[in-house]
Amino acid sequence: MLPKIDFTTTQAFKYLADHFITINESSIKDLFAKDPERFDKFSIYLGDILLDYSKNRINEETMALLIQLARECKLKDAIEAMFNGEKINETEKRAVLHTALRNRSGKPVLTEGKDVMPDIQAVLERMKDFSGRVISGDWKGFSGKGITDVVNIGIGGSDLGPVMVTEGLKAYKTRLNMHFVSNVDATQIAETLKELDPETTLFLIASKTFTTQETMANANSAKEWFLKAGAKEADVAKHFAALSTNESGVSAFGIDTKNMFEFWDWVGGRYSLWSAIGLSICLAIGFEKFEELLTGAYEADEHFRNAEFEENIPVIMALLGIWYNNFFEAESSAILPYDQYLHRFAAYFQQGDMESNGKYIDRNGKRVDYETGPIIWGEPGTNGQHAFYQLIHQGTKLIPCDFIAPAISHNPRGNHHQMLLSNFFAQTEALMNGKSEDEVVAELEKAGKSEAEIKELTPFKIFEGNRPTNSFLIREITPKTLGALIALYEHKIFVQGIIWNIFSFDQWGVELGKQLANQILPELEGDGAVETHDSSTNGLINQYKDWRS
Ligand SMILES: O=P(O)(O)OC[C@H]1O[C@](O)(CO)[C@@H](O)[C@@H]1O
Repeated sequence: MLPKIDFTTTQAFKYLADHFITINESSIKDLFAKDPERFDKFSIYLGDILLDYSKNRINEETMALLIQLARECKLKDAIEAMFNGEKINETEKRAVLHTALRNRSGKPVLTEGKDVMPDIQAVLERMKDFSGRVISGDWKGFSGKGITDVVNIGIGGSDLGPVMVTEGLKAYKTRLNMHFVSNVDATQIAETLKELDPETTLFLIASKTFTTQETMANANSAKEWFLKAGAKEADVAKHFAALSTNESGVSAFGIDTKNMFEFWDWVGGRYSLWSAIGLSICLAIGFEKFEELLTGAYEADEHFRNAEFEENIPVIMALLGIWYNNFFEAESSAILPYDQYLHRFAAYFQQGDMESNGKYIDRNGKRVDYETGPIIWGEPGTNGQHAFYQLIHQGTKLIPCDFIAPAISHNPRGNHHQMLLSNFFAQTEALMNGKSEDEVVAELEKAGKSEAEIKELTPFKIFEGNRPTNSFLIREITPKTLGALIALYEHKIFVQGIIWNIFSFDQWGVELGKQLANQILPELEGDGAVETHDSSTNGLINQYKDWRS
């Protein structure tokens, strides 16, 4: 059982509310001027990952109080409850053990008295064997040709993780071409299939439940396309595999369960890339590299479980997020990777974070009277700079940002990487320091502007600064560092959920729309006018019916 404490009633929260007044009056720039040790004090290494969180609106007292908050909310007990396989996903009565999937310690992990490691190991062995055979060309399609293309059909957690990692680690690509189909909009599967040859294509149907409407519709369309190309039902076994917890659903679809890669109900969809859902990753980069990804995540797990809160990256990230969310009233948080390969990282954690912590009912079943999960968004630098950074620099909203960049590029070319990183360093510095009136005036004088022009332009060119950032500098994006980085973010989400006193591992909020869509689907058949909804929904449905005919 998780603790069920309202964090706004803790001593630490009260102290933080007072302390906020002082910090709100100071600037990060001044805090740096006062303390030459600031970078050393507020940065942490985990292997080849450096987190610099010194450019935040904090001092030592802030961090001490935030850590007191975590202690008062019994965070340590909650962490142990998760790693020990307790059923902390209480509304679904499930344990939360994605950490077991990457447990490299050789030690057992128990839930309900059963060690889950032998089953995990057995599936990993099968993933190794299968991916090895497909990559080597040993696995043949129905006409005797080897596989060239793999299509992962899944949505949400059964898509975003594999896409993000496959893209993130493209530098390690095997000979296989990877494709991902998630949207029920047929355009996506139609465009994907246009490029493919049924004789050399392998489909992975990735669905924890094997009931998800979008995935089932796409899987059926894929099968239809495959059979139309002259293949027989018996050939499906050579071209379709399932990644699921639902054996009967997989059989009913017509996939031989010997082509099923199993996982378990204690793996949350958005935490499942480490499970059989990662088969597309194994095919994309090879099993050895997939194991390195697991190892990186395992090292981050060990860090999270054992490091003191003061030196604990996910705990610090989470507490900083709470500081901005609940005291500065920041509504969103941006993730800005300065690495093109990580272009889906923010999208991945949009689900990871928002599906986990986008909740207004607390663990006591009561409506909260404080803010919970922020809006997560972001795009890779430097593209974001030319799109939305204006608002981050001079808008009225406070947007704490995470900058992420590798020191070593997989594609060294001229001085591209120096340019990229100079932008990363410059942005965090600019967001912190801003530009004062004196600096603006001096700059305009230097540019030869008249006094009148200087007066007119100055207000527009001032940057208040004092905008907080975290910087992750990573030696290189490798399977291991990426695995660790993902796990750090996962645990940040966990810590925030614990402190906000919400359940982070269910997702009831996505059900209502699904239910209604299922009710509306049959109403879209036939020509008769629909009158069962409000006037807006009826109006839209009936206009659709009118126009499509
Ligand atoms: O893997 P499944 O069962 O198809 O579910 C896909 C996704 O749908 C959700 O349940 C929410 O719509 C996610 O949590 C999940 O990742």
